[in-house]
Amino acid sequence: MNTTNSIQQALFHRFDREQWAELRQSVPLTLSETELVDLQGMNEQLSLAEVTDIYLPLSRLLNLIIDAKQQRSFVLNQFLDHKVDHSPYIISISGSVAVGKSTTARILQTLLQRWPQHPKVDLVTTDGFLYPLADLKRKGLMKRKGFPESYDKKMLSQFIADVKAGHDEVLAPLYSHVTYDRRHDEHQPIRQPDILILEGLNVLQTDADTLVESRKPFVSDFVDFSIYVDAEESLLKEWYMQRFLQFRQGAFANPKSYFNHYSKLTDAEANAIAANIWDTINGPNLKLNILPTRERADLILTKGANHLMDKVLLKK
Ligand SMILES: Nc1ncnc2c1ncn2[C@@H]1O[C@H](COP(=O)(O)OP(=O)(O)OP(=O)(O)O)[C@@H](O)[C@H]1O
Ligand SMILES: CC(C)(CO)[C@@H](O)C(=O)NCCC(=O)O
Repeated sequence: MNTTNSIQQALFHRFDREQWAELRQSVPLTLSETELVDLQGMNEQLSLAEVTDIYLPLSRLLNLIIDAKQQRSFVLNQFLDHKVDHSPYIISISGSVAVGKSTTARILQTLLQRWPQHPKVDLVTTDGFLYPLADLKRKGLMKRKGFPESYDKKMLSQFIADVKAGHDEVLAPLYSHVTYDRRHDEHQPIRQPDILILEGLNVLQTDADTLVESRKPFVSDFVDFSIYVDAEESLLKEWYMQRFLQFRQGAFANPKSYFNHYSKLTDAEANAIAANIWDTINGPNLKLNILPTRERADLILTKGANHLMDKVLLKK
């Protein structure tokens, strides 16, 4: 057995797809027509089997865990004899570029808000916390987008601390995949949700490299449950390249797109560019900064070909 396997065996319960699907138990299979349309609108390739086998058991597990947390708050209220501030339950989702973090996050948002105990579920991506394009250019980080140094970590930890503190309204910055830059015209207001899902490749990272005296709380200090979406690098590169080709016909064709010049490429040229971006940016970032954080997660979802989940690891 290799080291990764033995570490995983020590830390996690392991389920194959069939074993995990059985844990759905009493969660109703039937989603309303609107919920189904919502889910499929997110991604037409998403199969109903994936929702029922993988995401419904996960939604059941999270509901039980959140319920326990809400009971703990109730006990604390009684003990302290006053109401503690409304503090949202925070779920993080991390993993490589193109693994499907935002798709997973949106499926979970839809499923979790069906439970009466936590109807308001907000979703924030850490893309908005990338430094604005002008700053990245000035700092020479244009080929390091997605690396730890390309994010405003101070802004991100302040944001998550303010949400956790139960502030009435906290503003999240938004990112545009069209202009490849932070949006200067609009923010996302977060107003005391029951659950906040925070999605991004950096959410399990720590500041361990900095001097001990200057270490600040990390995002993970505020997170109640963390999920890592995993897949072999060969699949990730393939999904990244497929999406790049789709963008070329969609977002890149927009004259405002930072990558408008890509829309005129032939398939072969586009494939070569996408492969190069993977090999020089997203692949190295995965190996250096993302994969090493995997075993910190409470749950690891592993995908095989066609985005089908084939293994689930749940922290003991
Ligand atoms: N469950 C799924 N079934 C089928 N296709 C999927 C699934 N999840 C994601 N995809 C496809 O994989 C690609 C990447 O998905 P997504 O944009 O969700 O990834 P991401 O991890 O959020 O990426 P990034 O870090 O670049 O924002 C997209 O083309 C998406 O359509
Ligand atoms: C915005 C990030 C960093 C993360 O979602 C990523 O999609 C990205 O832009 N990476 C840089 C290289 C690339 O264009 O894929």
